[in-house]
Amino acid sequence: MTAQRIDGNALAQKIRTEVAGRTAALKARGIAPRLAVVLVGDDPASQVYVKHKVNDSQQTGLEATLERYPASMAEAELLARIDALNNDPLVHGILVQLPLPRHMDSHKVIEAIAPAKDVDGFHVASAGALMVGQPGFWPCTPHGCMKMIESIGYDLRGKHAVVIGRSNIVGKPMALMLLQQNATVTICHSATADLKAMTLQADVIVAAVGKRNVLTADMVKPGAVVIDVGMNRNDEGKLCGDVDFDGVSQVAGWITPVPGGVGPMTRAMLLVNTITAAENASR
Ligand SMILES: NC(=O)C1=CN([C@@H]2O[C@H](COP(=O)(O)OP(=O)(O)OC[C@H]3O[C@@H](n4cnc5c(N)ncnc54)[C@H](OP(=O)(O)O)[C@@H]3O)[C@@H](O)[C@H]2O)C=CC1
Ligand SMILES: Nc1nc(=O)c2c([nH]1)NC[C@@H]1CN(c3ccc(C(=O)N[C@@H](CCC(=O)O)C(=O)O)cc3)C=[N+]21
Repeated sequence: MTAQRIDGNALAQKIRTEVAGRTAALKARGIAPRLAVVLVGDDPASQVYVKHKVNDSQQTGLEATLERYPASMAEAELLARIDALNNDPLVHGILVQLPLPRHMDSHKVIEAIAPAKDVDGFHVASAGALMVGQPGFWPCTPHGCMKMIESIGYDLRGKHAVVIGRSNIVGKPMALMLLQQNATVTICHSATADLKAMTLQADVIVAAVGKRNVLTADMVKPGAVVIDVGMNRNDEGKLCGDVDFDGVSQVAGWITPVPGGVGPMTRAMLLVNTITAAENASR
């Protein structure tokens, strides 16, 4: 069997077109939806990601402002800046790029963002809302993964989904979203005793670890849906995921590539959250 690729670039483009329509509708009412992106320090990967996010926003007609601060910025200064953005009626979404410099407490910084502007979905209020099934912003990466599964017309009800990774921004919210769609969910992590025994039972596998070749062909049930969240570099410096793409493609039914899979979808869902925040504010 050769797995079908789920094209994240194509699906993200479709979502951006929808966002552009919603943005135009708000602009016609005199409201300019705006995302504020805050970057502290000079991590090279973060600079690339942030540039992508600002470009995507502008492509859909959303206003995006990038604020850059030196790594030496005091935490109190960042908190004050977030407070100002919270109180600025012209700003609808706030994204503080992670990781932050080590002298900052990222929990404290995220909790400073007003939940109504938390387009990353990282605030405890957003996490709590997802947990109990109330409206709120969903983290963009797992939400993008759900959209990819939805795009192939796959019904999760009664299926066994295995999530590898339990971070607050990917693994845990991913598990909750799959559960909400009536999948039976197993969460694996670094202390899981026999990962292969788990993944071999899975109809859907989401790999969100950050290590190459965490998932190989011998670990996958024929026909399974495989979603690769990982972002790693191989020995040649090329971007790759957590999944051995060539090997697993021989066994899986569906697979997402890296690059061109979950990454572009994460960015698209950020735009969806931002336009939703602006619509909510205009009601
Ligand atoms: N495409 C995109 O848009 C995005 C991609 N990413 C990428 O996704 C990956 C995961 O990100 P994130 O969740 O933030 O990472 P974290 O490092 O926060 O979490 C990684 C998780 O993987 C688990 N883990 C580590 N080693 C193993 C192992 N050998 N077997 C099973 N589980 C293991 C860890 O377990 P434990 O909890 O026990 O330590 C942890 O729960 C990274 O490559 C990141 O770059 C992240 C965000 C967005
Ligand atoms: N507050 C905050 N929110 C985030 O959402 C956030 C963050 N901090 N810190 C870092 C991680 C990582 N992340 C990615 C998003 C898109 C791609 C992406 O678009 N990747 C492209 C390739 C990009 C390239 O060429 O490097 C792809 O997979 O095709 C990657 C990684 C968001 N994150």
